[in-house]
Amino acid sequence: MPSPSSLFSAYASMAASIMLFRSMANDLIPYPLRNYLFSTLGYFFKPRSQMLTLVIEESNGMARNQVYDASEVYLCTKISPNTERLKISKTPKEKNLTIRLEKGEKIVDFFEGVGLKWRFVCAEAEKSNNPNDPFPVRAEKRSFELSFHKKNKDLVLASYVPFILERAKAIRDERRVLKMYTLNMQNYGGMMWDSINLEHPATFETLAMDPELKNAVMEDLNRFVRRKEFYKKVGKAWKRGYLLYGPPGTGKSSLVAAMANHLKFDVYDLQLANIIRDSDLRRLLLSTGNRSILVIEDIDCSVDLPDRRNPVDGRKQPEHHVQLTLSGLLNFIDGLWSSCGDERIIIFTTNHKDRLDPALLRPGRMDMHVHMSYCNPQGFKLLASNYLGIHGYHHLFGEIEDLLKNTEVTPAQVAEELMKSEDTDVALGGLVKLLKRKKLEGDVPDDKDARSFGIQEVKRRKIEIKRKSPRFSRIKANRRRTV
Ligand SMILES: Nc1ncnc2c1ncn2[C@@H]1O[C@H](COP(=O)(O)OP(=O)(O)OP(=O)(O)O)[C@@H](O)[C@H]1O
Ligand SMILES: [Mg+2]
Repeated sequence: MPSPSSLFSAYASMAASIMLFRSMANDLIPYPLRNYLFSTLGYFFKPRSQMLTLVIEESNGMARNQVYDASEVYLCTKISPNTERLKISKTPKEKNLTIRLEKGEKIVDFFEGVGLKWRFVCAEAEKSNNPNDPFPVRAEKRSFELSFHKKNKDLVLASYVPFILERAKAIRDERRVLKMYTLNMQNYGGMMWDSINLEHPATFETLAMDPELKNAVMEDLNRFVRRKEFYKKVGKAWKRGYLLYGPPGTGKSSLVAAMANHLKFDVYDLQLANIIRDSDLRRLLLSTGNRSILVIEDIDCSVDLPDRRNPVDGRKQPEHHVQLTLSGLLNFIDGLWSSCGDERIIIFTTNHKDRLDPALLRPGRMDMHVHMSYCNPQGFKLLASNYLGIHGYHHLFGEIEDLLKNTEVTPAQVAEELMKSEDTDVALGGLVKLLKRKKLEGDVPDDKDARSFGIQEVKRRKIEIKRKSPRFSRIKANRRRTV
């Protein structure tokens, strides 16, 4: 073991040699070279940090930095109780408050077991000399710093950043205020889209329809929005068409709203009856936005759309009389409209599929035909759970389900009955009465039969059925009792 005095003398001689070396170096090596040598040696001997920091600036020269915007949205969902200062704001059109970090605030996040430290940095920026700079007089230069262990660099760049971009898109979609556009006649006679917030509460969860069909529609929509690259590859416009058909009150308009809420797409309600010329139609269609649903309700009766090339009466009609044509509409939808935008959905609704022009039903025209039908027992249970909060059993369920099996009642009629009272017995009792009444009517031949049987015969049969009904027997018995 060396003695303290020998250690001290070794240290003293080493220090003296270093001093000597330094003064020789100072005398012999020119200053710039010496500086370079020392900084290089310093670089090799400096303790290395194990951390890597990514700087995510707000703008990338001309354009905004998408990673910055996404990080801002994403980090708002990661605010911890340790955060001390936040900024909040809300514009009149926004539904929710926007929350942002304040200068210097830090956030810790974990991704696949890896710890990631975020810091929000605001620095004074020099005024830009570039006249094209989109932020020439911004006082602050904002950025996020993301620090993590160097060994996780690949994970962060290949997985974490894409994950943030995706999450931010989903969060933005969730917050997005949907718009409903309708036509508005201008003073000069032209047409314009007018928008209001779409606040229709219908969703796929609240919609009473065949579960398999519901799933098929949802799957179809999800596949459609997922397949941007596929549409590009096969050279098809990124659009999809749906034909919703069924009796009034079966939920066609509700399904449109559910689709819009599901996809977070705006809705353009095109009332064809208000449009006179193809040129107006073209202008209106071209001014619709991406990620939108174009709806043409009641296509069979909204307007009599003659086909210019195949007029109904066989004669070619003068152009100024027939300016809006079905072929004009369909060609435009198939052609220019769908190819000039992305993520377009078009929906036609009708009560009478059989009355539609064959051009609309041609294979490939509408990608999916959705039949909205009368309420069945499953649909009823969903409505009872939505409207009355009954999730399990009720003593009237059996009777209602039996009646529904052979009665044609629309979900709208069922919903109306269920809304009449908060008392479940009263509301369901009302529905039983409605179903029994409907059943009686249903047992009577319809109008078509009336024509072939003769009105008198139909009336006779109606009375006969009424007489046989339990309600009629009860009334008769009561009468007898009172007489
Ligand atoms: N399938 C359904 N599920 C849940 N609620 C429904 C359904 N169908 C109808 N309703 C209720 O009835 C109301 C009217 O329905 P909706 O306007 O969607 O019917 P529609 O098929 O578009 O009728 P129309 O052919 O007359 O336009 C809705 O607001 C909703 O409350
Ligand atoms: Mg409707």
